[in-house]
Order: sequence, then structure tokens, then C-alpha cells
Amino acid sequence: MSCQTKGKNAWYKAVIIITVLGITAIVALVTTAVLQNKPLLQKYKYGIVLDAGSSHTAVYIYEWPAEKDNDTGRVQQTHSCKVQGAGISSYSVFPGQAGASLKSCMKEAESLIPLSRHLETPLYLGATAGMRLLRMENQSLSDQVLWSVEEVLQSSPFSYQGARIITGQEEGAFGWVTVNYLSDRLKQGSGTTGALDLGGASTQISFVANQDVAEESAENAVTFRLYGNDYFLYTHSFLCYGKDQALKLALAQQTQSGDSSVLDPCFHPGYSVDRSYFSVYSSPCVMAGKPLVSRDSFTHVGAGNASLCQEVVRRIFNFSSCSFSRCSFNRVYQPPLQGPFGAFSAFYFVMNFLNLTSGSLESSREKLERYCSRPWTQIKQQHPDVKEKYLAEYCFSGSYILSLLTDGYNFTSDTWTDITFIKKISGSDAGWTLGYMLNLTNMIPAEAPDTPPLPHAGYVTLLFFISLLLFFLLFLCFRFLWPHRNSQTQMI
Ligand SMILES: Nc1ncnc2c1ncn2[C@@H]1O[C@H](COP(=O)(O)OP(=O)(O)O)[C@@H](O)[C@H]1O
Ligand SMILES: [Ca+2]
Repeated sequence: MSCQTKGKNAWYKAVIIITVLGITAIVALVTTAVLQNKPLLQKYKYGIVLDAGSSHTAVYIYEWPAEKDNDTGRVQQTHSCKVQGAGISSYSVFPGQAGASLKSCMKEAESLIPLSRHLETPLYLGATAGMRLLRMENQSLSDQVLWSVEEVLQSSPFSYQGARIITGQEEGAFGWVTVNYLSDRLKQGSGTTGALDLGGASTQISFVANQDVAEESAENAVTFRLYGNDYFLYTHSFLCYGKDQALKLALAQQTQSGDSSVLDPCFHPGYSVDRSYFSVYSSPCVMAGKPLVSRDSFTHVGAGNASLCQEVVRRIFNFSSCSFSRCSFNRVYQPPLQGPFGAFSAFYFVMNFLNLTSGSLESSREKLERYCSRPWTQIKQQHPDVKEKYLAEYCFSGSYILSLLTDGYNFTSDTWTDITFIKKISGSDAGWTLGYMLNLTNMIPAEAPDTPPLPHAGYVTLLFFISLLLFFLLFLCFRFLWPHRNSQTQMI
């Protein structure tokens, strides 16, 4: 009996020692693995893009881990600054002052980006439809506006890479790149999402379509090779079909008679504002001539009827002829829609305000009908903090968006739910700027980068379980092969 107890004690001691040693070994192994592979103190690089839109300019600052320039490191937006005042194209009267408007946002960028990174931080400015229209009207004025912003940007401490008017194709295609980059669809090579961008002066539609887009309409075809995958993109930018220019087109339709007042179904009952004919007809988008009347202004009166408004809006599109196999509107080729779609910028601002970001097309129509019919005084009372220009126009803008998406792009009740109205994806704004910078800095490689077979967390977990298994096997060996144990069994 005493021999048995002695044997047992020795056995327990050995088990305890082996367990402690085993656990210590596993902890040491896993800690070493974690520490060895722990990323070094993260350092970031930065890039700045100015989006000089028709209504305003915004400065976006992006950052990405320094050691992952064109690898898997995610570029993300860290800050955005809204430039005070209107877009740079509105400085056509005093072009020299366009640059000065950017100064305070540029100072903000200087204070946010570490001093040591200033010199190597690329800085771009891309101007969109407002400047395209100004260039159409007066190339010399648009050049002077660009020189003025160039002067200010060149004097900043960043690595200035140029200010230019980007093309509608670029605006559409880079919006698509941004949305798909941020939702991580490019690296996975999985299905992509189309992009719908509504600005003040133009609107863009981009989605992956069949390769024959290039055969039917080369100007609408863009190809990308990203992370080892080829993408054939259909893209089109409709100049003059941003929501501010679309409103001018709709008002021009309704003021052709030259009357002193216009009863507009796209504005709330009780709304009444005097507008100059010049403000409607001065845009190069408005082809119809100013009516031959002596008066300078008309009273814009709201009638608040969304279905009548949709009829007014429909008249600004031309559906009469199409020289391709199929068209959206204004004789522009459009292949069959391939969803899903992300709709951003003013698509989001308007639909979010109207609470129409979810639900069926029919319910959106009904909600809009109710909203448009509400008196203007009531709307103003309910939203004292919303800019009055936006507030007055939401009924028009909502009706325009429904008409553009259904009559224009051919979305139906069935495909309506393919559209997601989005502002940001993983903290970064949806828009063309990120895609533009990724492209110009070659940050999306054409081929897929080599990655280790296992992510870091997976590697540590695997290591842990293998160690545990080894320890268990050791324990089993010891349990069955220990000589004392055998002799004990014999004695009993
Ligand atoms: N909160 C908001 N509510 C409604 N509309 C908005 C809001 N913020 C911005 N917008 C509108 O979004 C549009 C942005 O267009 P912008 O990018 O300036 O022009 P473009 O892309 O055509 O050059 C403008 O029509 C602007 O009035
Ligand atoms: Ca824009």
C-alpha cells in the first residue's frame, strides 16, 4: 500500500511538472509568434484631392499605412473640409479670387498632416461639370479660374500634381472604382456594384457590362485591370442633368410662354418667389431661347403635385430616337442594367432627407406625393435648420431622381431594390476622388499581390492548436509508457 502511495506521488509530481513545463512552452511559443509578427508602430502616408464641384469645393485627405503603398493596405479618408462659398466656376466674374477661397481648407490640411510627410504628400484638384460648362461658355475665363487655384495650391507645402477639368468618363469610372475599392469587391474578384452619382450640373452612371459596349459605343467603354481581374465598364456622364441644371431645364420648359407667373407642380403649395428670366436662361444647358417678353422676372408659384411634376420632369429628357440597339435618353447608348448599384452624392442627400432610402418604388412615389402636397409654411416650420434653397427644392429633386432612374435609366419596380443610397462606405465618402487618387498614384496594382497563405491571426491560432496537440500527445505517451505506472498495475 505504501509502495503504491509512493508511486502515485511520484506520478502526480511528474504530471504536474510536465503540465507546467508544457503550458509554459506553449505560452512562450505563442507569445514569440505574436511579438515577432506584430506590425511595427504604424506610420501613415497621405494624399489630398480637391473635388471642385459645380456647387462647392471639398478637400479630402486620405491616409494609408506607409509600408503598404500598393499592396493590400487600405486607403481611407481621414478628413474632409468644405470650402466656404460656391464652386470655383462661380468665380467667373473675378477669376483671380477662386484660389483664395481654398486657403482655409488648405491650412487645415497642413495642420492635420504630420510635417515630416508634407513634401511627399500628393495634391490633386479635379474640377467637374461646373467648370465643363464654364469652359463651353468661355474658355479663357475657365483657364483663369484654374490658374488662380493653381497658384494657391502650388504655394502649399504639399507635392502639387496639377489642377484640371476631369472628363465625364473619368468622373463616372473613378466613382465606380471608389465604391468597389471601399466595399472590398476588387481584391476578392467577386461581383461588383454599379455607381450612380448625381451632382448639381451632371450625373454619372457606371456599371460592369458585356465587352460589346466598346463595339457599339466606344466612348462609353472603359476597361480596367485591377488585382488580376479585367473589368469592362459602361459609363456615361450626362452634362446638364445634375439636379441644379435639371431644374433650370424644367423651369425653361414652363416659362416658354413668357407669363408673369408660373404654377409649378414641383414646388410646395404656398411657395412663391420672384425669379429673373436671366437666372434660368443664362446656362449653356438651356437650349430653348428666352421668351421674347419685355419683363425681366416671373413669379415662381408652387402647386405641390408630384405626379404632375414627374410629367414636367419627363419632358426634359429626349426619348424620341436611338441609333443604337438601346438607349437611356438623349440618344445615349445604355446596355441592360446589371445591379446592384450604389447611388451617392445628391442621390443620397435628397433621398435621405425624404426618407426614401428604403422601400419599394411604389411606396416612394406615394410618400413623395404626400410630401410635395404639404404647404410650404408647414415644411419651413418643421425644418428650421435646413438651408432654404435645399428645402424648397426637395420635392423637385425627389421627383427628378425618380424620373431619371426609371424613365431615364430604365430601373423598374423589380430592379428598384438593387439601388442602395449611400453617403459613406467604411468611413470614406463615396465619390470620384478616391478612385482618381488611387489611379494616379498607381495604388491599385494590375496583378494580385502575393500574400502569405494565412493571415496573421490564423497563423497564431494554428500554432497554438498544434502546440496543444503536441502537448496532449506527449501527455498520452507519458501516461501509457511511464514504467512506475506499469509496475503499479502489475502490483494491483
Ligand atoms: N444637404 C443637401 N441637400 C440637398 N442637396 C445637396 C446637399 N448637399 C449638397 N447638395 C447638392 O449636391 C449637388 C452636388 O453637386 P456638385 O458635386 O457640386 O456638382 P457636380 O458634381 O455636378 O460638379 C449640388 O446640387 C448640391 O446642391
Ligand atoms: Ca460632384
